[in-house]
Amino acid sequence: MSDEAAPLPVLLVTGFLGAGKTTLIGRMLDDPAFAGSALLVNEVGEIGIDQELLVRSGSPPPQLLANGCVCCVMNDDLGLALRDLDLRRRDGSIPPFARVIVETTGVADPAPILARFIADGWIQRHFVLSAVITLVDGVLGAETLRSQPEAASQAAHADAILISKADLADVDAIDRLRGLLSATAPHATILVAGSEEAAVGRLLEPFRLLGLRALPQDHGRGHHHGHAHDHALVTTASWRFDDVLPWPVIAGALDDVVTAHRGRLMRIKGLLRVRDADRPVVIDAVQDLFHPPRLLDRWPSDDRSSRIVMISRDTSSEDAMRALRHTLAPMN
Ligand SMILES: Nc1nc2c(ncn2[C@@H]2O[C@H](COP(=O)(O)OP(=O)(O)OP(=O)(O)O)[C@@H](O)[C@H]2O)c(=O)[nH]1
Repeated sequence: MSDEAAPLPVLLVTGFLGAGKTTLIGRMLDDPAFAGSALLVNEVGEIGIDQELLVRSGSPPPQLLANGCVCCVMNDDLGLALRDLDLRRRDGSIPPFARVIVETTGVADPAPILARFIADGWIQRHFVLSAVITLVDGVLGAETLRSQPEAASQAAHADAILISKADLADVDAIDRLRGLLSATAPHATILVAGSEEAAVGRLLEPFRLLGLRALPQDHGRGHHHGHAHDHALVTTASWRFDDVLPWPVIAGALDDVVTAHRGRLMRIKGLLRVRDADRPVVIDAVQDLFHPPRLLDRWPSDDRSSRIVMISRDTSSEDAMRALRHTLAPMN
């Protein structure tokens, strides 16, 4: 790409912890219209899991931004990663790509990220933020919008809001949530998704348009309201281990830990190697809601050790991880 070439569109996918960002991006990448998307995944924990779930042939390997949240003023990982992508695209060390998809952490306030796209002259010449897509959990979203300032900012800055997990919520609750969101983000397109595959194509249609067409930079977005979160209050605990344990043992220990820390853990995610299973198991808890474990088709990379990440506002994630290790570690 020469310097005069049109800036490449960037899609910013945001949404509170566990709202369904990785799930949506996975579906986008499986849609031929999104082939050739470069992916930057920002995670709060020092061990990344999402980028492992988003490996696709034909697209550059997802790049993990693990150095803290890119919305922090002092963190220029996003700027550096965009420069690196541009460089590697020019020297041919990664396949060409037509757009960049950025998955923010669940506790990211998009406002400072949007500001950076305007303030950084190099980014302005090479990339254009074409849309902010915000995932809102259909079950937990209303309460999360009220109690978590980052979630409210994510909705306020959205061009499109996707209410996920409609299959797990009742219709009236989804209607109320939709009403709340239209008041928070009157300019945003609001869509509702369940898990049915049939709906995916329809849901992706507006995203596809947004991804291919660069919108003016101040398109309908809320104004900068200041930085809506305090990372000092977000604690993550990560554990990587090579012991291969039976599923019932792991599930039982996780259940005990979640019960003991009810109401305090915001997120648990893990990629696990389990005895007698030749494929990896993905576990996800969002607040107190445990999603069914999922078997992946294959290991996404050569790294076959188990990884668990817990996230909380207080030190519960550290306490819970200590308890989990105490139960599982002596079983090697
Ligand atoms: N039933 C149902 N489950 C969903 C839906 N969308 C996402 N999930 C599940 O919700 C859990 C969390 O989804 P993710 O896509 O990992 O959420 P995320 O926003 O990327 O999570 P973080 O990166 O940790 O903030 C997973 O178990 C998903 O399978 C949906 O529409 N319906």
